[in-house]
Amino acid sequence: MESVLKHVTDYTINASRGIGSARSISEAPTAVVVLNYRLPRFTPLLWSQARLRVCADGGANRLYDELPRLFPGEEPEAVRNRFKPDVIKGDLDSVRADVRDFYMNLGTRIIGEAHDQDTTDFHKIIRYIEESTPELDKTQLKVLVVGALGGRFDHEAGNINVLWTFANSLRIVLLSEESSLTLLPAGSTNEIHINQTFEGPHCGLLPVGAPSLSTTSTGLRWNLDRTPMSFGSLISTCNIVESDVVTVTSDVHLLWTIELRYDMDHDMSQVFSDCSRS
Ligand SMILES: Nc1ncnc2c1ncn2[C@@H]1O[C@H](COP(=O)(O)OP(=O)(O)OP(=O)(O)O)[C@@H](O)[C@H]1O
Ligand SMILES: Cc1ncc(C[n+]2csc(CCO)c2C)c(N)n1
Repeated sequence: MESVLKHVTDYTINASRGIGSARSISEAPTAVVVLNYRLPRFTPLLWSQARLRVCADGGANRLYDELPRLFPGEEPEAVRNRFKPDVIKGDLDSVRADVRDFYMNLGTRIIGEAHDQDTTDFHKIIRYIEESTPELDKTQLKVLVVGALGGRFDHEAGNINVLWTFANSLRIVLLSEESSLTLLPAGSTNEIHINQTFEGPHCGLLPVGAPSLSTTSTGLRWNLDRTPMSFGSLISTCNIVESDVVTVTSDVHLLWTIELRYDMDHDMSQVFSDCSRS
């Protein structure tokens, strides 16, 4: 199961963007952002490998409430002590006082930001990561976002919009237990490395921001060959991955999504132990 984490969301971007060649998640520095929706059971694995761990406001409640349930054999307090966020940030109108105080006592930085009516807490967190990450690290950093999908659709759409807002500066992957979403930048050939044990086969390529006049792919059952795509005509949903490497080239940024398959019978505490050894 450890290898899920090595490969989940492992995609590369043409060196012309300065992102570099293929790296597994175990090599690439990662930041984990916890949002305020149901957390995937692989959250502890992502957490253990991350350099930076941040909760967006009410995301801290999820961490506090849901992580102990993943380790039923352990004292909830012991689990919470082990998963200490570096930062809780946002307008702080959703994090409960007991949760805020608990993490404050552990040494988490709590950063309140004036409630503004135009950007979400998630947007603010990504801006914070962008501003606090040195330029060099930023080209390598992968921002993995849990609790991002499966809840309120306007929140999901806002979360997806953040991929576009920061398209030129950060690689961001939105995750639920069932799906992974990321933006494939326009104008270069994106190589997506897939671990078919844990990802796929179902996937999609969506021209969310603007219609595409020309998209070309390899490695899919239904490939595109300089094909136009737009909502209202063709979009690629329910496609199937047929290779360990998928390539996509398009004139517009595309949303790439692939299903995740999680081993339901796996003992999470074992997963965590395996992971900390890596
Ligand atoms: N149901 C949901 N589905 C998906 N994402 C969510 C959901 N609820 C919250 N989020 C994400 O988690 C972040 C933090 O959630 P929180 O509940 O603190 O925010 P909020 O008060 O609803 O809205 P905002 O973040 O805009 O102030 C949000 O900015 C949003 O990105
Ligand atoms: C056109 C438009 N639509 C909706 C909002 C509302 N809104 C967007 S983000 C946000 C923050 C939530 O905490 C709120 C209230 C807006 N400002 N502009």
